[in-house]
Amino acid sequence: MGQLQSILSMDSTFEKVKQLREQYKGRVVILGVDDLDLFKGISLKFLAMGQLLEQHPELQGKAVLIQITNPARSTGSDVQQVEDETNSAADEINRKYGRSGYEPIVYIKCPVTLEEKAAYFCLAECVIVNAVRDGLNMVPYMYTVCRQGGPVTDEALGVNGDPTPRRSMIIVSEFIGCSPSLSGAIRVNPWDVDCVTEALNSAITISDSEKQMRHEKHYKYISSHDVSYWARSFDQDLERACKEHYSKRFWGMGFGHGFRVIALGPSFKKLTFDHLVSAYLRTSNRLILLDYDGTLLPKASINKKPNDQVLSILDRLSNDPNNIVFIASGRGKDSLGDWFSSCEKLGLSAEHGYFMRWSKDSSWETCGLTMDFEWKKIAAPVMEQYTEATDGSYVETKETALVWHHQEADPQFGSFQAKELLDHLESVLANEPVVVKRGQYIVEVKPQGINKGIAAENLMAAMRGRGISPDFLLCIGDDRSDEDMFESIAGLLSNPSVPPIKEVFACTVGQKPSMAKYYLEDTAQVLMLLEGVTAVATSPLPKPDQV
Ligand SMILES: O=P(O)(O)OC[C@H]1O[C@H](O[C@H]2O[C@H](CO)[C@@H](O)[C@H](O)[C@H]2O)[C@H](O)[C@@H](O)[C@@H]1O
Repeated sequence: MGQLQSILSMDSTFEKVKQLREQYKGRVVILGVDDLDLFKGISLKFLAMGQLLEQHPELQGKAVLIQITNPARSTGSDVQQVEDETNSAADEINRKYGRSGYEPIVYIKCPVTLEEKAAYFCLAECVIVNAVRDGLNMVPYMYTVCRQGGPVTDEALGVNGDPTPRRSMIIVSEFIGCSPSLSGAIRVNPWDVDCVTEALNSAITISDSEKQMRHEKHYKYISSHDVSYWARSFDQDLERACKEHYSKRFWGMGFGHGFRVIALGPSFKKLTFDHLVSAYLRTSNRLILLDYDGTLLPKASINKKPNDQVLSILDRLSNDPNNIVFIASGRGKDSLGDWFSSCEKLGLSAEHGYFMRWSKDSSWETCGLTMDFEWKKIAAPVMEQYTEATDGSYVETKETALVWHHQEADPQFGSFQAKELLDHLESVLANEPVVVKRGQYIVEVKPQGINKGIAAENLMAAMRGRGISPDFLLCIGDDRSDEDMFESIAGLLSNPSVPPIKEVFACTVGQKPSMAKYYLEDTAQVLMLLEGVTAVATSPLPKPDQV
């Protein structure tokens, strides 16, 4: 920013701004500054400019798109093709809408110095970055700084001493890095030429006060988030990440783009059969909480119903009079009730604990909170919008929650959209009594005060209310919603006012950072362990292989 500001005070910049001001007097200048490559969407931009002039004849003779294109950084037939395509798009529009003294697209292909670019930025009413893919892209930031200007450029533009706030307009592709940071920009899908055309028209016709407001927002952000800000915040993140560096173990996980290094606490260990069973056999008031998806059911299963092995294990476990066994799931009560109907003594906690029943014979109870579901009217249309834009995604409506699923969408695009949807929902639902959470391939909106952790605490309190004080707790889950259970359990263990539980096993599925102390690798290991426990409990010998 400092470098740009010093350029803005140079004599050569002054001269260039003055010259451009004269040259484009009476015109509305829209500016593009891009490298020449496949991804910058320059010809799409030209098409939109042509369409703008077609749809708004009043802008013919007035609107000018100045496109500065830095020379290509590579050679090859693809680059040549892009060059030919952009040239002919510009020629055609200029032929159709140009006239003597007016060229709607001024296509500058020779090298342009930073001083000259700064002068173009100072002059332009709007900058457009229409790339179909890009990194951060600094053009909008440079443009904003130049439009803020300084005494030299103000004089060149003839606005020195003018107290009117500065104004600028940015049209930015939603596919580039700087897009989320420019809250006042008009965001476009560069492939959607109609939408880019509309954006150009809005950028020109929007009121001056609106342009000033957007400019002020951008300038405030850009001037406070400079290189030293980013360096400081990166340094702080690094320090935070490295704080417990020496006490952690590091693992490389995944392949290709999915590769990541994870740091695990020193006490995070595999749950062994021997350890669990010896505690199991020493206790007699056991509470067992099992998540369903990703814990008893493999993530990739097509058939979501529990298989015979799962039902048999749960039936045996829950028939032990010393056990209280609960499925703690985010799923709805009707499917859980239906799927586990053969396990008569099994307890079910559905929709993250909003609904609960102790056994097949008991009726469903709700958590007792009075709920208002008006927020669904806000969340549903937003989710529908993302469903429309994301092939393979869909919305699930539960009694208390709405869930956007993207497991069947393109993996990269799906998670990109999920992240955006999460931000979007968080902002539109900021004043509603809900939380927006991500899970495995889902974004879920559910009521505040409902989560599996609270459900687990309520369950333990209810047990104590029935005169049963658990001396063994096994809790297994794989997902973020299960972390709430692990967190509650950790909280209970450190709370002196809660009677201590002798044996506690909080266990996540898959090695990953977790509030759980133990892990098992996958659902197969979970089932093997539970199968082993039920076998030992009924007949201590022979002992199954160690998991
Ligand atoms: O608490 P859980 O038992 O782990 O349940 C959490 C969610 O389960 C369901 O979603 C899961 O299955 C979907 C396919 O049926 C899959 O697309 C998704 O990725 C899984 O998370 C259920 O549909 C959700 O409502 C639950 O919250």
